Amino acid sequence: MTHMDFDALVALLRRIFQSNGTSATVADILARNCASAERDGAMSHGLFRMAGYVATLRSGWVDGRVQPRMEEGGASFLRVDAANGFAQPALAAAAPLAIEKARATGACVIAIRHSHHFAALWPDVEPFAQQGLVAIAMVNSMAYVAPPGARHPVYGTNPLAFAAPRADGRIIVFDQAVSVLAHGDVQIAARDGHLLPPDAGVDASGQATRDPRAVLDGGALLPFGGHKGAAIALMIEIMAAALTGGLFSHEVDWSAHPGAQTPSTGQCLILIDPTRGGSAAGFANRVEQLVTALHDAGQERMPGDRRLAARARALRDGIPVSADMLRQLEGLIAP
Ligand SMILES: NC(=O)C1=CN([C@@H]2O[C@H](COP(=O)(O)OP(=O)(O)OC[C@H]3O[C@@H](n4cnc5c(N)ncnc54)[C@H](OP(=O)(O)O)[C@@H]3O)[C@@H](O)[C@H]2O)C=CC1
Ligand SMILES: O=C(O)C1=NCCCC1
Repeated sequence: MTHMDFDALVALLRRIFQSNGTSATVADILARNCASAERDGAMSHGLFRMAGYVATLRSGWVDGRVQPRMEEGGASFLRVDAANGFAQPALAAAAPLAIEKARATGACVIAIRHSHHFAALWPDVEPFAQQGLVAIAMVNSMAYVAPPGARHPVYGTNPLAFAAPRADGRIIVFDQAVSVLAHGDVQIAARDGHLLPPDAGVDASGQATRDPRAVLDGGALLPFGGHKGAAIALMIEIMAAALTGGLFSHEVDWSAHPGAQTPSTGQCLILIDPTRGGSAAGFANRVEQLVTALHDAGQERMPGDRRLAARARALRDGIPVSADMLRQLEGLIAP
């Protein structure tokens, strides 16, 4: 096991992306995103994903050089055609104008379509909260999740992330898949020989199983909270696909692109300027009062605490990378 400095890890990942055909800008955005996930302990969307990024690039399914196209959608609306590129560069291109619109009008919807999102969502929302805005992000993917009663999966694992400013410049963030666990964690469980939690998935015949391979081989993941999680998955399909102009998770067809691992789907972000609300005490102070009430009631861990603790550890000690992972990463650099 080595411990890598964040910048050194970013440089290695940047090299992998660029040697596999992305522009320098896209390589930098994706490398920072992926290294941040590993640094913050989001293993299902950190270095584990690099082989998939490369497979998707090499299959020709995603365009790593394309420029996202911004379309005026109205005073509080910004449409972005990611043009079959990655989602993060599309969001990076849209963010300055979206922030301007949110401040000018109170809110802004960012509707990104035809985009590939392979990553964790908290990096998509954190920067907005750090600039004083409330941000909600919704992303659909491919059909991995079967709602109660369905015979086959229809929804993606459809993550939902939320970020809001707290007092003293801090923020509160949660970021969660709609499935009991992310598909990436099922793949990691299969790789490492671990069982899934109960109620996480079903096998190809619809029987409950804790075997990750049975879920991956024709089975399905289940939404958290039964029909309640399924309703959130439904909302995310509608917001990330129907609203943006993207594909529904069940419509994705990459049969012409063997090896591709991300879908060309959509993502929707909603930015809100909380100073427009009605709180006399100030929004961030009210959020702080709620967090204090939760702590006083006995909730010790808030969403984001584990991630921030992992980040602090990594900044102090470096990011742990196994010798095997380092070999794999070096093997992904195209000649
Ligand atoms: N791009 C895509 O299509 C997809 C991406 N993903 C990504 O996968 C990642 C993992 O998702 P998922 O497995 O659902 O995430 P987790 O279940 O690990 O965590 C979900 C949220 O709950 C918080 N949390 C976890 N445990 C507790 C606890 N005991 N008390 C309080 N808060 C807690 C986490 O904070 P903390 O981070 O601090 O642990 C996090 O904000 C996400 O980043 C998601 O965006 C998932 C599906 C698809
Ligand atoms: O882990 C997941 O679930 C996913 N992550 C990236 C894209 C597809 C689904």
